Order: sequence, then structure tokens, then C-alpha cells
Amino acid sequence: MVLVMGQYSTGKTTFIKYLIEQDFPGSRVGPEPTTDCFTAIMHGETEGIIPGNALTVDPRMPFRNLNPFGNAFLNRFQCAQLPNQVLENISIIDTPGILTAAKRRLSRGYDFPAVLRWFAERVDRIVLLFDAHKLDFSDELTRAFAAVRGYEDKLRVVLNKADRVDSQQLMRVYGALMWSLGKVFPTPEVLRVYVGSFWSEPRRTCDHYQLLDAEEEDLLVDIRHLPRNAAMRKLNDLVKRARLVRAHAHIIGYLKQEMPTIFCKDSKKHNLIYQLPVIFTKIQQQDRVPAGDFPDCTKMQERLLGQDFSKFKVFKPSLMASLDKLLSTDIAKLMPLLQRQDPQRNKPLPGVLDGDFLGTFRPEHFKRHPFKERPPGDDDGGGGNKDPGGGGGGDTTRSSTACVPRDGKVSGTKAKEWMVNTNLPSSVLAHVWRLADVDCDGMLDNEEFALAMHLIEGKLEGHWLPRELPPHLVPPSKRLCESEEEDEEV
Ligand SMILES: Nc1ncnc2c1ncn2[C@@H]1O[C@H](COP(=O)(O)OP(=O)(O)OP(=O)(O)O)[C@@H](O)[C@H]1O
Ligand SMILES: [Ca+2]
Repeated sequence: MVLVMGQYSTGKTTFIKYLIEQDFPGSRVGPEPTTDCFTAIMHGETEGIIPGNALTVDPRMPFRNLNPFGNAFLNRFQCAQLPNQVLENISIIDTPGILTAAKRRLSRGYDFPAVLRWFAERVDRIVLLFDAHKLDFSDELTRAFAAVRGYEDKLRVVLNKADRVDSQQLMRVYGALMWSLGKVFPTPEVLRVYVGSFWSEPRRTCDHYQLLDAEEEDLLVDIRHLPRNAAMRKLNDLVKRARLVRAHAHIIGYLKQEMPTIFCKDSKKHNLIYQLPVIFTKIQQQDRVPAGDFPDCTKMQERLLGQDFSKFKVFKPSLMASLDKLLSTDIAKLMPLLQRQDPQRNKPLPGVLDGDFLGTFRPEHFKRHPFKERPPGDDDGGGGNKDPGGGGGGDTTRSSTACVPRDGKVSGTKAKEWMVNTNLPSSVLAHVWRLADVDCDGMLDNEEFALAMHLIEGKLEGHWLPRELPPHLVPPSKRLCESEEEDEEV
């Protein structure tokens, strides 16, 4: 699950559409604050919207304990379901834009940062968007940062719309962003900032065009690996939680044991709260609980104030023994099982997230040699002309003959040179290429070329590309050998 957050109009909804390569129910995009709902975009057989209240009672959905945020929130929470291959592997949470004080006329009616934190805790990735064109740090933004603090390892920062500014401005904005992030996050050096323009529209030409391309791919690679690492991440979270439980159990057990049975309960309670830092140290030494497992002391003190200590449960060594066993042996047994599952998870993701595809379409491959194929042996595949354009599935045997020039065909290199002039992002062009090179020979014949033109024109007119080539678009000469191709695939 990926959480997408940021100031209003930074392009969150547009970013999501770019990832899933299609529109989703209930989405609106615009220059003013548009999204006012938390929307979980998930896979479903049919397209539709499930409202928040229904979501929290559905046992198949991971949203059941959002209930405490109340109706004000649940009325602003929904799930957009649609059949989409990307969503089979990844769910995405679109969030309402964070507003500047001037834009916020009404309060939201629910604890926005707390909801963000609820999601931040549970997702695999948090994508935080900024607008390079209009960078600013509002107070609600700073408060939202507090919500994701502690989850910096999941955080990826995106400096979006970077093609709208020139290189000099971009450097300034980047510097300002790092500076501001440094003030909010204690460890800004671990935050990765991706500079790009994450939408499927043509980019503006700018002198950092290649940088944007490389950065875009880096972020896509990161997201692409999420499903593979998700199980491991969950296990990691489980361990984290188990350790926290252990520390809490020791603390609560200690407090309970110190409480008098009859008199002066209240003063003893306050005394214990005051002593909490000392108690923490004591438990660390006595029970060998690492200091890093303890909760924040000040916060814990605040929380304890509202509790009745005499209602705390007595520390049970047998339960602690089970917890220790979980941490020391049970989890270790799970590891190999997760690794065994891996091959299945390695199956490539479709579309924009399909790595093989984008890899074959990196512009430097052909910008440097505009009129010839890459010389034999200069690629990592070794041995001969590796097809620069096609295959799509990384099938080297099929592509070994790809670059032999044949009459009436445009080579992949040349076609790409022409396609890149449209300024569409590489991921979109790679998609066009996959659809247009019907016979996967790394070249375009007349019909395939016309098909590529048609797809690009449609894209420029604002239509989404089809995921698979619909039968009526398959060039006539390719229709006959369809069954043959299927055999080949098998
Ligand atoms: N990469 C981009 N380059 C240029 N403009 C963009 C880009 N991405 C989005 N936009 C434009 O920015 C505006 C805001 O986009 P969008 O509605 O997706 O943002 P949002 O963050 O979801 O906003 P909100 O918080 O209001 O829901 C739209 O007009 C959109 O067309
Ligand atoms: Ca939006």
C-alpha cells in the first residue's frame, strides 16, 4: 500500500493516475484544492465506489479500525475499486491536499494528522509531493510531518513539476526543500528526493530533461519492488511491535507492582510518573530491555496521567516467555518461508511499473548514437546487438536478430528518436512501443509505425493508452499469425 500526500495541487491525484495509467472513479484534478476525501484506490472486478462507513465493517478490507475517527472522517473516506493490473499488486491512498491557513476556511471536523499517521503506520511507502513551481511550507504541512515522523524509512519525497522551472530555479528550490525538510526531520540525509514531473502528459523541454527521466525511473523502480518486499516489511513491523509490547509490559508491570493496595494511591501514581525516566533505566538494566525499544518518555508520562494504575494487570512471566520465544525462534522460522515465496512475487508489474520496458527505452541509448544501433558488445548482455527497443519481456533469444536492417522497417533506434520528440515521458513511450511493435522484432514496419502514430496522437489528445492492444487495432498483416505468437509466448 502506498500513501500519497502533500500540499494541495502538487499533483497527487495526477501522480496516481500516471501510476495506474487510467482514471479512477471519483477522481478530480484541478488547480484549486480538489480532493477532499481519503480515497483508497484498490483492485476490484467491477468499477465503483464504496463509502467509508461500509469500508470499516467489511472484514475483507484493512480499514476496520478506522472507526474511532468518527463520522466526520468516515464521510470523507471512500474506496475506488476498478479492474487494473497495477492495482492487483499495489493499493494507493489518495489524500486531501494539505492547505495553507489562507485556503482553509473550515476545519476538517476530524483529526487530519492522526488519520495520516494511522495510514503512515500501515503503508509500505509514503510518497510526499512538493511542487517545484510553487514550493511552500504551511503550518498544516508541518503538522502533517509530525504525523509521519518515525516512519522516515518509508518516506520518499518528490519534487514534482520540475520541468516547469529552469535549472537554476530547480537548484534553488531543491536547496530550499532540503533545508526545510532538515528542520522537520531529524535525519534529512536519509530522505531521498526525486526530482521529476510525474504525469503522462508531454514534458516541457528543459535542460534537465534527462535528469527527470533518470529520477522518474528511480522512483518507479522503488515502487516496483514494494510487492516483493511487502511480506518482509510486515514481518519487520511485527518484530518492532513485539519489542514495543515487551517494553510496555515491563513498564506497566513495574508500575502495578509499586502501587500501594489501599492508601495514597494518587500521590504514589504521580510520584511514579515523575520517576518514569529512572524507572526506564532500571528496567533496561534489570530485564535487559534495549533502550531503543522504549516508548517516548514524555509522551508516556502524559498518557499515564489519565490512567488508573490499580487497574493495571500484574506482570505474567509465562506470557513474557511466549513473547520471547516469538522473537527468538518463531520469527526466525518464518524467514525462509518468505524467501521461498519470492519467485512468485518477482513477476513483473505491468505498464509504467514494468521495468524491462522502461529500461529498453532510456534516451541515452539512442541520443548518443542517433543513426546507428549500439555497437556489438557495448551492452551488458554481451555478444551482439541487443535489441534496444523491443521484446518487452527481456527475451534475449528473440531479440538477437532484431537489429538486422530489413526493407521497409524503421529500426527501434530511429523510431524512438522520432517518438521522443513528442516530449511524452519515457514510460508512456515505452508503453506505446510495446503496443505498436506487435511482432516484437524491435522494429516498426509500415503498419506498426502507423499504429504507433495513432496511439501517440490519441495520447496527445488526452486519451489513455489501452493496456493491451484491442483486436481492432492489430494491423491486418499481424492478425493471421496470432496463434503462432501465442505458441511462442508459451
Ligand atoms: N507533472 C505535472 N506538471 C504540470 N502540471 C501538473 C503535473 N501534475 C499535475 N499537474 C496539474 O496540477 C494541478 C493539480 O493537480 P492534482 O489535482 O492532481 O493535484 P492534487 O495534489 O491531487 O490536488 P488536491 O490536493 O487539490 O487534490 C492540475 O491542474 C494538474 O493538471
Ligand atoms: Ca487530488
